[in-house]
Amino acid sequence: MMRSLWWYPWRALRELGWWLMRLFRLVGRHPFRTLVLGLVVGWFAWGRDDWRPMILVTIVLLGFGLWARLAPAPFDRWVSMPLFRYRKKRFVRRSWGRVLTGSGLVQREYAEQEKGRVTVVPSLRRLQWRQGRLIAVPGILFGQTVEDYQAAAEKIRTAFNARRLLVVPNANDTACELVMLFGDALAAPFQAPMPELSSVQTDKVLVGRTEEDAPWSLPLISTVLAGSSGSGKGSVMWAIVLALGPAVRIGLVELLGIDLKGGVEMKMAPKLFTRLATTAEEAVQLLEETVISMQRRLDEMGGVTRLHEPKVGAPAVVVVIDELAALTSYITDRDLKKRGEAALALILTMGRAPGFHVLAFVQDPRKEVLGMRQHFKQLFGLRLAEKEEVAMVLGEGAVARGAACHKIPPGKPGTGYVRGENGMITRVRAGFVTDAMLRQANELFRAPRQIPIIPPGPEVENPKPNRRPRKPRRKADEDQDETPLKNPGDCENPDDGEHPGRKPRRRRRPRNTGQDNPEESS
Ligand SMILES: Nc1ncnc2c1ncn2[C@@H]1O[C@H](COP(=O)(O)OP(=O)(O)OP(=O)(O)O)[C@@H](O)[C@H]1O
Repeated sequence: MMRSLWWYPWRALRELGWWLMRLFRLVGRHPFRTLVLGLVVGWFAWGRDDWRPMILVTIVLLGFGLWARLAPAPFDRWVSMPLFRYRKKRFVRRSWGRVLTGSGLVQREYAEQEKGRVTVVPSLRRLQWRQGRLIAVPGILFGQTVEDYQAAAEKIRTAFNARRLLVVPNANDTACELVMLFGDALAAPFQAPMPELSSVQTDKVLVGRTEEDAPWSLPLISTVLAGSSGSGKGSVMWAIVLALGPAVRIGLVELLGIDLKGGVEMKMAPKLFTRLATTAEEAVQLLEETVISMQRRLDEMGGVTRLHEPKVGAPAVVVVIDELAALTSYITDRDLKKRGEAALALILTMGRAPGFHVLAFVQDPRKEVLGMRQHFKQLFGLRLAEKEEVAMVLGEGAVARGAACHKIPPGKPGTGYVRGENGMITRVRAGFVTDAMLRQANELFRAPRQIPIIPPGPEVENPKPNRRPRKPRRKADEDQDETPLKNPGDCENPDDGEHPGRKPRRRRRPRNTGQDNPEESS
């Protein structure tokens, strides 16, 4: 390949820049030592040569070093990142053949010219940085599929020293991009912002950040979030609830809470919830009453609209369930459990159009717990114990597409992978919500109404139907009733005389025509 004359000095300059950048970082870490060293070297240079250049170099080094130390973000943006990207790109280009050979993606083919078999390495069709990700497009060989690259993804990721590698197929699934991510924008925890009263969100809620350091907004649709104990489910729940706070305050969103751990979590900010259930009986009643409200709204929508727009008086309803398993698996009363599951399934399947959504949190993602996973529109996995659990939550193939919930370290609570309706997997981290923020939110975003869950009263045995008050009986009727029946056969309907608890039907007094009665006629 012919290179322009400028290419060599340009490359040399970038290499020099790389080493200087490392030197600046070192100086930034030890500024005092650098100063002393510079002065000592300058002192030795005194009298022999001109010492001024040494002082100048020391000042420049210290200047850049202190910049790297005191303002790391701008230093990274203007100095480190461009040099890092250049170095990484060069490394991937140079080691492409070796890495693909080691990952088993090369082929042995017969070549006429060589009079024998040769090793063919997939070409590197394109290599570029896009939005902080290094994207490599391999030329897939005959006989290979995108799945071969997905299977080798972990080997390629390790060889290129990337933090994450996604194999993104094209629309026809005939080619793919290897998307590599380096560094971690989600490494450090951050606090969720306290929303402004005016930032009313009803369709999407700002919950945290994505791994590209972009804001992460969760669409307000039925979502299940699974994570081991201590993975940060509580903070994700509060980040969502907090973001909905301004809409709750003005009655555009209604939160219905189910916290079967005695309400220990949700009672941190109970005023945000219009209704709060803390026992299994209350939870089932709440769900069943929600189904009735949902069906009423569906009736109102009939022939008018197909998608409900939240408004005051007809808000979007979000049922927040902390520990779904307590509702779907651990209830011992089978009848209650069935009723709860049926109501929940109805909300999940019919709730989207009338604006009824479920946010369910679960610790144990076994099948029986997440039996209704397919009804949830959005799936979210925090730290999970095993690879199999990731598949249970995010679906088959999620791990191959980069969802590594089982690799999230315990030191990064609130971090997880979300699978949207389009199947895209995104790594995200929720902002941390402190107890002080919850106390503040409890007063600031108080729901306009709080409706207690009143259990139905005890059933009355053999309730008497409302009867009209009896009319006072006429004397003539009483006389007639007293007329004894000769035998049951005297009834017009023989049953009438035998039906227990029912009075014999009143016999009509035969008309005295004087003709029908043979005795009289004779
Ligand atoms: N987004 C976050 N950033 C930083 N720290 C967090 C975050 N979320 C949670 N934590 C910390 O992690 C710990 C566990 O969080 P949390 O209680 O929310 O987990 P959990 O999954 O709800 O646990 P459990 O299921 O046992 O209740 C807490 O001490 C909390 O301070």
